[in-house]
Amino acid sequence: MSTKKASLKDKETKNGTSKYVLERCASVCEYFDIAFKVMLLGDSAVGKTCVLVRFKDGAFLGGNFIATVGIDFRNKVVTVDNAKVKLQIWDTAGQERFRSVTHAYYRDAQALLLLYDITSKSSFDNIRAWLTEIHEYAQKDVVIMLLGNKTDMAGERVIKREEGEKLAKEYGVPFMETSAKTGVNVELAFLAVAKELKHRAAQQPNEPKFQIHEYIASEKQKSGCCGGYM
Ligand SMILES: Nc1nc2c(ncn2[C@@H]2O[C@H](COP(=O)(O)OP(=O)(O)OP(=O)(O)O)[C@@H](O)[C@H]2O)c(=O)[nH]1
Repeated sequence: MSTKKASLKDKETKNGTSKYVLERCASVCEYFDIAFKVMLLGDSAVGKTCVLVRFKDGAFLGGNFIATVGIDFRNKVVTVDNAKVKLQIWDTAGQERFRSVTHAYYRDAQALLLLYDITSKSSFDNIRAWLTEIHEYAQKDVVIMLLGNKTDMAGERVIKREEGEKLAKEYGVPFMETSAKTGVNVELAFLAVAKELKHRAAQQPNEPKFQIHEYIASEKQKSGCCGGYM
């Protein structure tokens, strides 16, 4: 048997099904109570794919930058208040030439994570244009969160945290700073969105409305960490 054949065989189970297929199936078929569609938006190279990979696999995609072509998605099931919440996360291409493709997907999204890169002024300046597009194409009650990514690159920072906070406040959306490289605040951002979506879905009128800001602040207090967002 050639080395190539042997390595392929290693990846098969006894009944011949590839482990890769089983793993993919397990991730698609994982049990969940409720599912939501979340989209990642923002200029090219702000780190959308890396943030998604960090959340999904706990890893950082370093090395050469390969721009997303069109749109891609990954699923992750998280637990919110004892319920299994499946997030179907759509990673869009930030490049202008794919904009018409991504517009078509806005309508179905229940939440949008809008990213800029704290080392790129243009990516921050373009946030207003992204918000205009969102208001044009997305659902009226879509959950929006603004993320300033790449906080690990402190030496190259050109956008102060306060500037991100101010812009977020102006548009009435929550804000966090993240790093796909170190993982800081990545899971917290997705969990906050999942919790808000689940809360909205439950629509229990007698319960006080879940506030995404309060959730993030309380989680941060629990972990004893004080930097990086809000
Ligand atoms: N230091 C650092 N680099 C990052 C971080 N996030 C992403 N990068 C790098 O930034 C580059 C772009 O990251 P991507 O995740 O591919 O960017 P994107 O927003 O998906 O880009 P498009 O697919 O073109 O829309 C890559 O070289 C990443 O390794 C981060 O948090 N810190």
